[in-house]
Amino acid sequence: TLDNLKINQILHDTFKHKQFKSATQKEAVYKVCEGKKDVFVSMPTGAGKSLCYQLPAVYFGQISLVISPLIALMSDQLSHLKRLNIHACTINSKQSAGERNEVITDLFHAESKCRLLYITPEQTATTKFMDMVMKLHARGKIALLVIDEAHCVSQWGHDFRPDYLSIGKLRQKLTNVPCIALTATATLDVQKDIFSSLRLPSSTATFKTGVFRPNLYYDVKVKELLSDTYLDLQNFCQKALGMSVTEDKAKGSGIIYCHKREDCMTLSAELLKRGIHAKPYHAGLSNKERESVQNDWTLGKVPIIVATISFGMGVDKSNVRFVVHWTIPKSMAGYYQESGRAGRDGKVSYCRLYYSRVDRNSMDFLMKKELERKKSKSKSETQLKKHVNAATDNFKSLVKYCEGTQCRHASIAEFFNDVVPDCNKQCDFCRNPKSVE
Ligand SMILES: Nc1ncnc2c1ncn2[C@@H]1O[C@H](COP(=O)(O)OP(=O)(O)OP(=O)(O)O)[C@@H](O)[C@H]1O
Repeated sequence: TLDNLKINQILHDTFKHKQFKSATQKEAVYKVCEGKKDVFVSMPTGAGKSLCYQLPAVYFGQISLVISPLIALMSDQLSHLKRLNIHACTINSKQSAGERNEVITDLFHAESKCRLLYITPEQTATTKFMDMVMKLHARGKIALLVIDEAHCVSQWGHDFRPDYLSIGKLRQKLTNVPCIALTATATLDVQKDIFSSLRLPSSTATFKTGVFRPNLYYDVKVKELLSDTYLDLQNFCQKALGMSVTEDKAKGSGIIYCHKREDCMTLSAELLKRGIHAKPYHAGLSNKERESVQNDWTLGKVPIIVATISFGMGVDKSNVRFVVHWTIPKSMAGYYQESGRAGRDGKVSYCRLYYSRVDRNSMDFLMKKELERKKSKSKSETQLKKHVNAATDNFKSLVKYCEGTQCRHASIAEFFNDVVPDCNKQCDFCRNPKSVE
């Protein structure tokens, strides 16, 4: 039987939350704590998915194994848990042998306080790691298997990671250990792939909330129709950050995504020239420089970061007031995820995409070249075909979103096979249908 009191206590005392963020979050947490069934959670960015496995991990008092796609993402989670005094650790390829041995010794210790063990999917393919996990399992120490960012198992997803395919095997070996798979971006195709790849039975408890984020205002600006794109961007940033001529202090922060490094530099310089503090972030900077820019942005010292998409995975800043895409991204699913970094605190925030057919054509060209390259490396013809079709469809949906003449929120919902919402004029089309050509 479930110990409701204990669950509430952990929510308040350990996680410092007054209540659950939503009914779905609460139901998912309770179902996972029951420990009987596999669970699938699909909730949009910022809905509080992490709590759905972190609270149960504390509740179980054993080790929960968490598979997460990126070391950077794990580090953020680990420092967050550390602040809450929850003992969590990681085994990954970047560690020294000494560090790793320390972690392993602790895991086998009778008094081990480790509640969450974060690993990358590559680990599950190594015999050494698997042997260790099986030993822990034989001692009954593993309470839960968590698969974060589960859409990475799918060729249909925008973030396919071949290593995720080996998780199915791990799962089969962990007999009687329940599994929870979480994602923010699951179309029906992706969901099907997650279920089959992770071998989730049809009895899996599914918790899904729609993709509609009522506090996000979406719009598209056609670059060719603007007389001065920089001025348009300047006005947009000032408005979204509540800046006026007399009061230039920004309220909250913003992210501007560019495809190219040069654009990151140009745009941040243009904004600076216009009195708006912005810093570039891209792969051409040293690790130290990137870290310092990210820190300044996180602490609110610099309100705007102008970045390539290498920035953002795992960013948990609640007061991001806008996300701009200066160039069209590769996919609808990717756009939804990136723009969704706005407004995690539930307050009105803005997502703008600057569209141009020239950008569209060059992105189309780049994607075709990338797919050609994959073709020459690929072993399986059918897998490749699936991947190419998925990537092409995903991009086409985004072009349709930009060029389309319907509610932006409806386009997003349709892409994710979700119920079409009434966006309550939270997009340029619904606010003024005539202005959208
Ligand atoms: N019950 C709650 N009450 C208040 N805040 C909460 C609650 N649950 C989670 N949060 C906060 O909501 C924010 C988003 O949570 P989380 O990072 O888990 O989102 P997510 O759904 O995993 O998003 P992403 O798709 O980006 O990973 C975090 O700052 C978290 O601390």
